[in-house]
Amino acid sequence: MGKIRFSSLFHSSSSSPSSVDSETKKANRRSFSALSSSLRHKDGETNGAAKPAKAQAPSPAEKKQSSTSRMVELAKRITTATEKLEAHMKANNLPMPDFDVDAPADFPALPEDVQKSRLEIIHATKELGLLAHGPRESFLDVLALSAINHYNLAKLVPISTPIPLTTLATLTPLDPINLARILRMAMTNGIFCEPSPGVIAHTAASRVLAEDENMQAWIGFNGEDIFPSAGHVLQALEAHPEATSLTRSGFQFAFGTVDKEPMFATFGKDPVRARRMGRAMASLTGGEGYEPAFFVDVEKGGYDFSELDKVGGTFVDIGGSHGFICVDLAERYKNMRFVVQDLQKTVDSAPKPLSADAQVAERIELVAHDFFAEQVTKDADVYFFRWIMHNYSTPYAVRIIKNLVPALKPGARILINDHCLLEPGRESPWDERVMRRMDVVMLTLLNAQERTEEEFRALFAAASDGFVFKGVTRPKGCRMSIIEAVWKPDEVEKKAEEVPAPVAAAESAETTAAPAAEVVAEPAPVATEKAVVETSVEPVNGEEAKAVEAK
Ligand SMILES: C[S@@+](CC[C@H](N)C(=O)[O-])C[C@H]1O[C@@H](n2cnc3c(N)ncnc32)[C@H](O)[C@@H]1O
Repeated sequence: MGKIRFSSLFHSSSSSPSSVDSETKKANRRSFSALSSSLRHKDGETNGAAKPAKAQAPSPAEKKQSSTSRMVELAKRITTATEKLEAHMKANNLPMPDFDVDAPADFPALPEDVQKSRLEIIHATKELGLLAHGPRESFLDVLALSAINHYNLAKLVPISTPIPLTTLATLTPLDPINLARILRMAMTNGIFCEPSPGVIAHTAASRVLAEDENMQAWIGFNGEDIFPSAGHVLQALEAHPEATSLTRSGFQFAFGTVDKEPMFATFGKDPVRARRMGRAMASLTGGEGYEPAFFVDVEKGGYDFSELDKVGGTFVDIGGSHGFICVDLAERYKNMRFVVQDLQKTVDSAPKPLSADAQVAERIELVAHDFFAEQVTKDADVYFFRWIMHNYSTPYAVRIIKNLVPALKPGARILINDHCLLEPGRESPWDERVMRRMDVVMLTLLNAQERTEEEFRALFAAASDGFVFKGVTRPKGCRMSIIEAVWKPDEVEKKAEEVPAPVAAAESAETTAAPAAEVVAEPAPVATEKAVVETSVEPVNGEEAKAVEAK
């Protein structure tokens, strides 16, 4: 299957956007009359040069004078409209809407004024929701957004001067009708506005899109990598219902690489796409609720290493990128030693030294190590995985943990820093949505997953009887949890009595593990801007495949 490009949705030819000439644009025009009349009107008004538009919304000065904020005004309107709707339903013995399974699927026919109230609730709650989320979280509706991003429309619209649609169209390869359709769809999510007919202006959300490169990358990754892959997940599941293989996910079905290479290898051949993914991940996981401080700072609920520090213990960060977690820890704990392990390419691209503070830098060793090989740092006190396990289905995750065993001394701790899914409904609705979305994105791209506590417990149990699963902690305000197990081979029998064995699924998954050839590296660092840009992506090759297979 060929690579899907959004340009192909807009052009019948395969020309690059810049090569589409005005003849092609004309050929693409359809019923243009309504738009062109409004544009003619606008052009007549402005002589082609945009005057600052008169926005429908109040001016900043008017806003300051107003004693009631837009949010409160919306909330009041929602209350009034909801009360009116409820009064009508009660007066007519109609059931109020409910999430219950027996609740009616549709609203009954409503009198015009009550229907108006219902629509008011729908629109006002949406607007209030967008305001409450803020511009950065307003990026929904993939197609319009992808097109805006792909054609750099946010950068083409001047930040503080509205621009006529006709002028904007000349700066793009897009037909003005299609340009208007895309923009007007995005406007329903608060991205751009049309302060007067045919004139486009920025909103706070479109401005973010113009100015935030990580956000641009996130939208590009979503629209041009995740979206096409999501469209093929059902095909992937039909063909391979176990959904564990790195080369049989929706991604491979979308991009014609089934049984050929994992996503990371595909990106490895395309540095622009790899960089976009690295930045996109930074945009996602560099935000609120994901700060490293939630792991390193005890006051924020982070892990307390003070006892280990007293004895100069060793902490190994596996897949640790450029070692930013270890640098943070080394600044806090002055006696501990640190080993950061990652792929050779990532190690090579790390800054040297890792910290300007010599006392910190001299205690951190950065080494190349493949976590699909046996652990090389023996007898450390802590082995740490951050944003690693969720990239792998159970067979791979179990293998990564198993590879630690030969290196472990009794009492060694394994810490995993990842999402840990709660039962449905126990997160705030937004957090639940973010985490479950990440879970299905993992399925879409990698046949991987976010996990529950039981699923983490099962990973350790499947890897070895010698692990005692200690549990999960989650700092307040953080979306990531700290999952802990301790290596206590002498307690195997005791543990067998205490812990029920939820291992069957993991074990059977392991026996159906996809070919080892698929186990390769993925794009790196997500935490620091610099690291993200230097993301390394390892293409799989025959030698690596054989090496992994032999493990
Ligand atoms: C999602 S990033 C997480 C980086 C870091 N732990 C963090 O919290 O931001 C995954 C990291 O694992 C590394 N990696 C991927 N495959 C690996 C392998 N087989 N062995 C060791 N490191 C690997 C990548 O280079 C990358 O740095």
